Amino acid sequence: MFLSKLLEPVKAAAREAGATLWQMYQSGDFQQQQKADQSPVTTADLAANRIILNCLSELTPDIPVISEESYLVPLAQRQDWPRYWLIDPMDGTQEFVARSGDFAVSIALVERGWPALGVIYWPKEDVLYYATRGHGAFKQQRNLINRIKVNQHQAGTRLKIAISRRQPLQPIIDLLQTEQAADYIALGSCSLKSCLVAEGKADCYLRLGPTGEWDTGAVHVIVEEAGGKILDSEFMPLSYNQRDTLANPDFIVIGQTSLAWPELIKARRTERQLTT
Ligand SMILES: Nc1ncnc2c1ncn2[C@@H]1O[C@H](COP(=O)(O)O)[C@@H](OP(=O)(O)O)[C@H]1O
Ligand SMILES: [Mg+2]
Repeated sequence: MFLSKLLEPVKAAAREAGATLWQMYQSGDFQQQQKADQSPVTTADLAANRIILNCLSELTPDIPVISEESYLVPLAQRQDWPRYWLIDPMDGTQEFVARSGDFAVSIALVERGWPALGVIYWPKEDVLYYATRGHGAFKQQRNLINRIKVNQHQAGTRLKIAISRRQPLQPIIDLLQTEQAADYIALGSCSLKSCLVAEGKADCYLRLGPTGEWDTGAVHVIVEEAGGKILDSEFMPLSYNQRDTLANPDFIVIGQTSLAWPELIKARRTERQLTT
């Protein structure tokens, strides 16, 4: 009940932030700088951040927020939060700057360590993807709302794999078991690629390299409610708000969970940045 009451105001907040991103994208009226991790941030990310923070503080003044673009409070202070908002005001800043249009607003509510509500807004297509735990995943384009489900992959056919526009393909090919043939769909933004899996247009999304918990929070619940999973490279679930860092390990978004994924994709031991 609590989650369903939050859904419409959160969709409205994502749309409002997305409209500002789209207006700044079209006008070109923004400045860019480099963050400490060498990823870009723009005045559009910061404007969208302010809009979402304002909306959430009116909606739920008692629920704290973790945002990619806000100060991160120390683990000791946040690790016992029963619930918090986890937001990425713009997932795909590089794409925004490179003018591909593949950027999205991402807002999640995490409860007791697990994303329970997720909303993604893609301004270029005026599309919302959203889900609340236990109630299915949906895609909304203007007033048309459809329930989304992952693809049922036919054994022995080519896998459809979503990949980053900005990363080399070879490390992804190297992860596939040698006999597995694949077609690749290049798209910007972690959230939008995960939504491709949720709506059945890709069978999986392989992500190597840096991302943050804010990149997977909202899509975690959308993908799971559509029938898929987000797993690390040892096929274990991702965790939230349990470490000093919010850096994610490499991960895979899978559609049909009954496929023998370890027979298609090699598991890899990674150095999780466990600092606690
Ligand atoms: N050098 C880097 N350091 C940290 N995160 C990075 C990064 N390069 C990409 N990312 C993460 O990957 C996301 C973009 O994914 P993609 O490459 O699929 O478009 C970025 O989202 P942001 O745009 O929100 O920063 C960011 O979280
Ligand atoms: Mg971002």
